[in-house]
Amino acid sequence: MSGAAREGQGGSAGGGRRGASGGGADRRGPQRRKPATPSPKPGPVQPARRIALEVITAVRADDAYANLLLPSKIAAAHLDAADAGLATELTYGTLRMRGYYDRVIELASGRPIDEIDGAVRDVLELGCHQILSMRVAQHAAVNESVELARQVASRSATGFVNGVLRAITRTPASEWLERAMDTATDDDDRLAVAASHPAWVIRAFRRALVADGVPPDDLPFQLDDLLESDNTPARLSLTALPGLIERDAVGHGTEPSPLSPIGLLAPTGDPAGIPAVHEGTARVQDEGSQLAALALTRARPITAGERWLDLCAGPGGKTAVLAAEARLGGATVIGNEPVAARAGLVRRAIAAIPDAPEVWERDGTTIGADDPESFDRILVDAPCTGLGALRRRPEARWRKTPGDVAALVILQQELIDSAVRALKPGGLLAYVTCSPHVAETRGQVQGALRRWDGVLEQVDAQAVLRAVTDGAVTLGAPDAAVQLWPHRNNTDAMFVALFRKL
Ligand SMILES: C[S@@+](CC[C@H](N)C(=O)[O-])C[C@H]1O[C@@H](n2cnc3c(N)ncnc32)[C@H](O)[C@@H]1O
Repeated sequence: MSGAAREGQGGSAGGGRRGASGGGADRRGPQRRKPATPSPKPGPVQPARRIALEVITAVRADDAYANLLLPSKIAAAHLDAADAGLATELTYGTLRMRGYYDRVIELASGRPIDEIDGAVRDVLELGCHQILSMRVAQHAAVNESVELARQVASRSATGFVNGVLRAITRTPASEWLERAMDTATDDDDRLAVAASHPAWVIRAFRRALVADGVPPDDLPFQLDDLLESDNTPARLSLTALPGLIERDAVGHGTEPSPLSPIGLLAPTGDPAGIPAVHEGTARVQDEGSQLAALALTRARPITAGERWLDLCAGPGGKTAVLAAEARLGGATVIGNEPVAARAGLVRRAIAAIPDAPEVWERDGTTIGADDPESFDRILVDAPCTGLGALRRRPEARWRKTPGDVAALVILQQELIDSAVRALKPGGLLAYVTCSPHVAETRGQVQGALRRWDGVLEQVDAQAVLRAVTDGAVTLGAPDAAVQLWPHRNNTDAMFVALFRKL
């Protein structure tokens, strides 16, 4: 059993199955009001809880990214390491499990979740996380939630929050899980409740595991392991940029990655405290992303004077690896990112590299027509659903919809076609996604080979990554493309396909 079942350890005994309406909550509850970003006034609430609520609300109301907003709020509030850790667990844990918590809130309040005011819902989800999944004293979880409700919502909301959360404390966490699963409409929905993933994502993962050669008898176990991995915080991994710093010079408790030849595993904590990270010679980066970049740079020896293009570069993690590798081999790189703010992040990511690459801010879909046959290697790290990086971006699972996939697939096709045009004959193309969704991965490979029949041939990316990792990488069924998995490789679910232009 994944997610809530394993995390659940709170919950007081007794109380039975009483909802908040039977336990003293304001029966009418707060009225739904126009979405806005409420800003809690300072009050007797632990700063970690206040910051967590601010981030959760910004993610819901303003589409903020927790992984970008939380560190800046922690830094601005000067939280010490313990409080920073608490704020992170509160924020990420709540965002990850909110699908499950919403079912519990509906049961405890007797009210459809969509009828609860957004700000109140944020407070309730944060309270649920403390009660159902953390070893937080229940009175502290309830009292501070009520105080937060007083700060961000109406007066009636405090009674409602108090009633709902007290009702939740009266039933053990394991029983809430059973009750929530009883509301499920089918097997996928039961899994969706237990693992707090949308059912369509679970179906997409199942199809991707099948496409990766997982046999039917192993499929339920692998799927369960994958969902559990998604709900487990990722290890902190770093890249030591080749030619800029040796791995063993990074220090500060880091250890070489068993997978990536340029990777390190670091102790949890603020990576900015590591001097090499501060200087930009080492960077926080998933080992799967490191391997995706190395698949292109190490697929064959570099010839001095080669020109490389990183077509979708923002925020620049892979551009930095390409640029460091290119520098060692005498090649040059251009990073391209059409979103100005993200292009700024690319420039920052490569600032420590001598003769840093040029950064373009162009639409990648037209570069092939404007600059045909201009590059020896091109990386298309395409915009995608990001369903392979849910460990690091817990809210992404609730933000994307099946409708997003169709639009992304068209953009990905256009970017691949543009890259093929921009590639010199004999040049190499790497197509990469941080999603295992088959339409974004193997579907794109088949489409590209069909559209560019006689122009593109696939290169064996599995063989390339076996060589890069010295045989350490575990791969699925034999195929030219590589699908990495959190539960198998301890990386994001990166997909890598390599092509050569004939
Ligand atoms: C998956 S991210 C790339 C991650 C990056 N390679 C890294 O490792 O840090 C995809 C990027 O493609 C950019 N993008 C979106 N539309 C694009 C287009 N038409 N042309 C080029 N890039 C695009 C997005 O803004 C986003 O920054």
